[in-house]
Amino acid sequence: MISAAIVGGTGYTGIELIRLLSAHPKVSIDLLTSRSEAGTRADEIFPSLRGISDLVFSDLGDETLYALQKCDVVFFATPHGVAMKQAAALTQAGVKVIDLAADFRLQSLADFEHWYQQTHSCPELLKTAVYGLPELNRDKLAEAFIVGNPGCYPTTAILGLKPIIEMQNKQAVRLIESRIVIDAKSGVSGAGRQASLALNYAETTDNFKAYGIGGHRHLPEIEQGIEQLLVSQFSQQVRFLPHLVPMIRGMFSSIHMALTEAGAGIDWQQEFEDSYAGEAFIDVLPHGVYPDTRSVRASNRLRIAIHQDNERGELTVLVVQDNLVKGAAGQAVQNMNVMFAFDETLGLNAAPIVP
Ligand SMILES: NC(=O)C1=CN([C@@H]2O[C@H](COP(=O)(O)OP(=O)(O)OC[C@H]3O[C@@H](n4cnc5c(N)ncnc54)[C@H](OP(=O)(O)O)[C@@H]3O)[C@@H](O)[C@H]2O)C=CC1
Ligand SMILES: CC(=O)N[C@@H](CCC(=O)OP(=O)(O)O)C(=O)O
Repeated sequence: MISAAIVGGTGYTGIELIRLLSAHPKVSIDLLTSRSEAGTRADEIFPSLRGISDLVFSDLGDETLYALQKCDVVFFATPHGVAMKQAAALTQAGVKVIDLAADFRLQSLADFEHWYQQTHSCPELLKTAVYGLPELNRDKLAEAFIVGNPGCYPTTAILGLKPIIEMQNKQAVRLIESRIVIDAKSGVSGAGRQASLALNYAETTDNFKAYGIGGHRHLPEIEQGIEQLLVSQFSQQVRFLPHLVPMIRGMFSSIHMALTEAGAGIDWQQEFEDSYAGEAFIDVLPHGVYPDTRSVRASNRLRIAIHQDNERGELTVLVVQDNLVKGAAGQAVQNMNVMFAFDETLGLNAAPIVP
């Protein structure tokens, strides 16, 4: 058994981590923190945890910081800028750190400081941090001490594009035109549990809105993912349009591309099926089956559908995931499994919840 702590146990990704790790056969959750609920039992705040966890939230005082250093792994389910303040002390004490926020996602310090509007407190650690997308970085994750868990939108975008970019590299010829349009929709839990006017019931229910069109902080993360995949000279330009939909969990990203003549010669359905054949959490749907968010609710699975129209020269990739699971806490547990050489699917095999 390994000993785990969750910093930020009262947020939506924190409670999701508690749910998943409580069912994990090789993990004991030994410490939960919350500044606002310190001293309160977790199952008093979340009755869903009655009979599952009797832990009491700790504050983030010196005693807790010392106790974190005794754990094997610490998850930060906190806002951007929290994990970077603790990461050096923890890794020096031999503790592995998985940050669900953005402190360790972007390799470029300038990009981090521009998009997150704060100074990075340990830029030297960015070089050793690994971007936590197992389907991309499995080997590096096995050696990692600091993992930057991806943002929810970039997970759908990068995994929806990976087979295409890789095929383009392999053939060394342009298969899609340079412009890629990612039209993405997220459930409201994607914005976290903090109360705000924009997220209250009357604002989000029976409503549908775009946001971040002029620039969203997930754009550089998506571009970085594509850059990491690109070994050919064919650069890609991304247009990313996020939307908020009136549902609690779930994310649906539609990725639109124009095929070149060479690209139209490829059977993309087959290509995606072959590319993801060995991946436990990626399901390429049969031709003609469209994905819906319910088919992944509360699960770590990401489902992908391909629509290829050679007459119009169009390729559309539809990707669904649960933003709180494959988009956050489930992916963090998958990363932990890789980092500790456990079976990658441990604790993550539950079927999605329908309805
Ligand atoms: N929601 C989602 O779908 C996704 C979220 N993420 C990222 O994961 C992280 C957590 O998200 P989410 O759970 O939604 O957020 P929430 O706002 O729901 O929860 C944040 C948690 O962090 C704690 N916290 C807040 N400020 C601090 C601080 N300064 N120091 C220590 N603890 C703090 C809060 O408790 P308290 O204030 O009591 O200490 C709370 O437990 C964020 O960085 C988010 O961007 C990533 C992918 C998807
Ligand atoms: C619906 C909604 O508001 N979603 C969040 C993204 C959630 C997430 O993954 O973001 P982080 O990069 O903050 O970890 C947003 O667009 O800001």
